[in-house]
Amino acid sequence: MDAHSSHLTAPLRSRSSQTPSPSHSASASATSSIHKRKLSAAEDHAPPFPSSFSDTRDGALTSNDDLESISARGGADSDDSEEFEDVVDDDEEEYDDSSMRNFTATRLENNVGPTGRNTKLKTENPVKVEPSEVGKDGGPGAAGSAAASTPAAVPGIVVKEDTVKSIFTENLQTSGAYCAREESLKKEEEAGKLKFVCVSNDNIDEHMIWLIGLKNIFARQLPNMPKEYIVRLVMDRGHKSVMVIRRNTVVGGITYRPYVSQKFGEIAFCAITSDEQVKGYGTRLMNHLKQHARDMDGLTHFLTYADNNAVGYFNKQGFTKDIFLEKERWHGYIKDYDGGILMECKIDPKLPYTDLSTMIHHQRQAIDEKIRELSNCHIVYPGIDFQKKEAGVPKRIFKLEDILGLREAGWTPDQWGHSRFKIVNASPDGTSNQKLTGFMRSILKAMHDHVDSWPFKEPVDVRDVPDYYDIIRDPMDLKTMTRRVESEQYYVTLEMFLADARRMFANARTYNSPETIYFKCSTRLEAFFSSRVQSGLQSFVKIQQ
Ligand SMILES: CC(=O)SCCNC(=O)CCNC(=O)[C@H](O)C(C)(C)COP(=O)(O)OP(=O)(O)OC[C@H]1O[C@@H](n2cnc3c(N)ncnc32)[C@H](O)[C@@H]1OP(=O)(O)O
Repeated sequence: MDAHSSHLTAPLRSRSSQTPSPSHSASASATSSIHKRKLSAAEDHAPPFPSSFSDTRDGALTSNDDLESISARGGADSDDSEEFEDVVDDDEEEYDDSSMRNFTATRLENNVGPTGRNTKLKTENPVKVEPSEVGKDGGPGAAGSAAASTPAAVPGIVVKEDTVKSIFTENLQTSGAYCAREESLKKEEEAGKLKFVCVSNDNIDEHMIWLIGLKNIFARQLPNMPKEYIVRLVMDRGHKSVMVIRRNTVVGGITYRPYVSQKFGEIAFCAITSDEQVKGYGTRLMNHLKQHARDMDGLTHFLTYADNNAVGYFNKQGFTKDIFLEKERWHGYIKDYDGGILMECKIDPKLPYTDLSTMIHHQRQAIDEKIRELSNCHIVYPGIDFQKKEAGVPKRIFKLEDILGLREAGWTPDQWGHSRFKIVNASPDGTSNQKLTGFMRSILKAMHDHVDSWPFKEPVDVRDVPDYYDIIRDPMDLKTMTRRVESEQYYVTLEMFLADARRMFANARTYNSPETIYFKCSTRLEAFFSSRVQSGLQSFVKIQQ
């Protein structure tokens, strides 16, 4: 109960990213929230909590008798908190042996025992107490065990190395950012440069140093949380911390409390040091946490009150705002808070969380093989020698059926020149092509003769308009269209002709502003063009429904 209630008497849960990830800095600063615990009726009489710990931290601490009592009882602890302030810069942590010893000697085990405050809270706001089995995991009994003296190696799945190698070398480039990041961190782990450990306050110096490092990161990254509260939970033996350690330095971590009897865990704090954020550590950390919590604690769910600006991160880790876990399993075990958003994540019973990239590679490979069975899209044929003359007209005519792969892709000769427009009274001897050419030629001539056609008669000269081709990537003009018509090869369908004309008009209105003569000419000429096409369509070609 001691540790449990110490958590539950949290005066305030408030997190915000002081140094948010670069990609989210704007939204983070805009949405940094203040969480305020819902007060029970009895607590309404307590001194009001300050609106922000970051602004009024001293006030906040003195307004909370629980934290006050911790400071008072654990004088050395609060001193330590001051000492820790010196090393709170998580990028330049230097650990002082003497402060470490000092801290070890005055750990919070003396401070989180039952107090009047805890008892009061229990009656005011009844909280379910876990059966004694929790001690197996997080209680002091577990702390001195052999398992506790070694950081729990977070289990992963065994994958055949040769298989992985071939899959990775083949697919790594196309495997997406998630897999690439996970895979690169996994390689660092295999090379011994990085490790993920799960420790709790077990009196082992190295673990204590790591826990202090983690506490410093939390203090920096969650500036609205009182440092004493962070210390209390991180050092509480009912809590565990999964940490990223690189070159024996803590990069970040997650502190959680496993409610073993209820099979869920509550994530209390989660942070990565500022200059290592958005590099995939947070994801890998969460994956290690899930695997550890499932395999070592027997948990099936995680709950957390996520800070507003961290909801996106938790979403990407599979957390939802919808809580599916039966209320009786968690209600009363964790506190209600205003401001933070309660989120839940179901831990999959089978997923190889620390080896998801391998699994995804296998899945990709299986899908790829299936696609190959069903289609030929993986076959790459040699390209065609398609040299163009001016206006994009091909230099030499070649038969479509000679294009390798076209028939294999399902093309049949009757699809050639497929158009909605059919020439009226066309005979199969090729006169329809001549009729189409004649139709297009007459429309082009009418446009040439139009008073507004002068800006479109020639391609735009880059010497006159130097930036034109930076803006207009697909230029078009009447001269080019004429060449295409006269080649009698280019416009296989009327749609191709209409598309070129529309592009020419659209380009003019893209580059030029509405008040310019070019813009106006374009609009008028297009109206003329449309009316000519419409009248031609009625007498010359018919539209196939
Ligand atoms: C219960 C609580 O503790 S709530 C408070 C959470 N902690 C904080 O807000 C402290 C400051 N922030 C941090 O310490 C870190 O940014 C963390 C822990 C939130 C995320 O760790 P990172 O190492 O940055 O995460 P990682 O690099 O694995 O990113 C995973 C994905 O989440 C996204 N992401 C990371 N942080 C955030 C965020 N704050 N908001 C939205 N998306 C985010 C990343 O862009 C990435 O997306 P992608 O996979 O589409 O590219």
